[in-house]
Amino acid sequence: MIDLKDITKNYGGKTKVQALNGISLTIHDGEIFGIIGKSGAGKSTLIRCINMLEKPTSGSVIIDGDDLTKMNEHQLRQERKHIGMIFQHFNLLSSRTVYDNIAFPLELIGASKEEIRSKVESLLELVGLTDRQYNYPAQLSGGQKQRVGIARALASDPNVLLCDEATSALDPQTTKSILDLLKDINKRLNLTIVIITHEMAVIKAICNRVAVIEGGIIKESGRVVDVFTNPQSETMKEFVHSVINMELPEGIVKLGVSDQPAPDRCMLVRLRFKGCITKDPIVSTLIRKFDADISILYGNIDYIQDEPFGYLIITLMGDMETQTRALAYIKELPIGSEVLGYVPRNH
Ligand SMILES: Nc1ncnc2c1ncn2[C@@H]1O[C@H](COP(=O)(O)OP(=O)(O)OP(=O)(O)O)[C@@H](O)[C@H]1O
Repeated sequence: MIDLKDITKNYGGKTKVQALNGISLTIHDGEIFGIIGKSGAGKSTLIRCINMLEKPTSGSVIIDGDDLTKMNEHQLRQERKHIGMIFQHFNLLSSRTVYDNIAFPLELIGASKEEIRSKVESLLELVGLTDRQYNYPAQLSGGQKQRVGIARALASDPNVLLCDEATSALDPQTTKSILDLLKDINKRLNLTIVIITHEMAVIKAICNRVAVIEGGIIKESGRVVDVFTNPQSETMKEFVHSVINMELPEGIVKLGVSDQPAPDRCMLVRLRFKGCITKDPIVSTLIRKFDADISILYGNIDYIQDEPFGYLIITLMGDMETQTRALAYIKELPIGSEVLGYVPRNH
């Protein structure tokens, strides 16, 4: 378990920069945890504090019960063997082959030639690069370079893998294949993975939980599916809306949406579902219970880590009292809902 307690980080110089301003986070064993934020939010500083490449100004970094901020350089070097890291620009050694890049950390700890061969061969197979082992980095695509980076990071059998914008330099298809690989090794090796990114699509694709950082402060954190269906902070809303279109579809806008109820209008409501509730017959229950006609104007169901979530935009018809009673019933349900306005009854 990684426990970050009240981490602050100031960069010196004439104009002092407070990059982290009291960060507390717990990351559980075996989970894929995403940290998202805009440029300058403090993401890189935070992830580099986890393996103490950056020393926090104050606070503690506790991994499996050991406080890294209290360790000397020798102890830190030992500890870092259990923490692998991959980078946006791969950081490979250009004069070494794929094989020798992966072997490098093993050479540093004095592993025997045989140990190195057996480990590197199994890592080459894991990342699908056996046929590229004699190539140099310049002969590889971006995705292949990142696979080498991943294999090298796994060479010392870490418990934790830190990913610093690991897919930001890759095209969407290559990004997907690298994210699939990370998901696969997370499951196979029960590896804890911490990812920093500015792309919500990366979070949606593989993370179990997410924290959003802004100005060196965690604004919100939670399970990805909860955050997607009910973001609280403005920053998280902005990120969620970058991958889920929350604008009213044009066809609905054209109906003429008013913010005032009226006898000749019906209520426009957005329902937000997640998990197995998506299978419940909510709409038919509403119709039966309130004898209120309901039309579905828009619907969308998506999946995060095999968990369904979705949105439905409906109109509640009937007289104004029926609409109000039906809304009160919806509010009691374990789903999110919001009134978007009122549209003409004859839509
Ligand atoms: N070595 C440094 N010296 C001084 N200021 C720094 C240093 N590194 C980062 N900063 C400042 O700290 C703040 C956080 O930077 P950081 O690189 O952690 O943000 P980030 O979220 O990773 O941004 P990006 O996505 O652009 O890489 C920024 O204001 C940055 O200018």
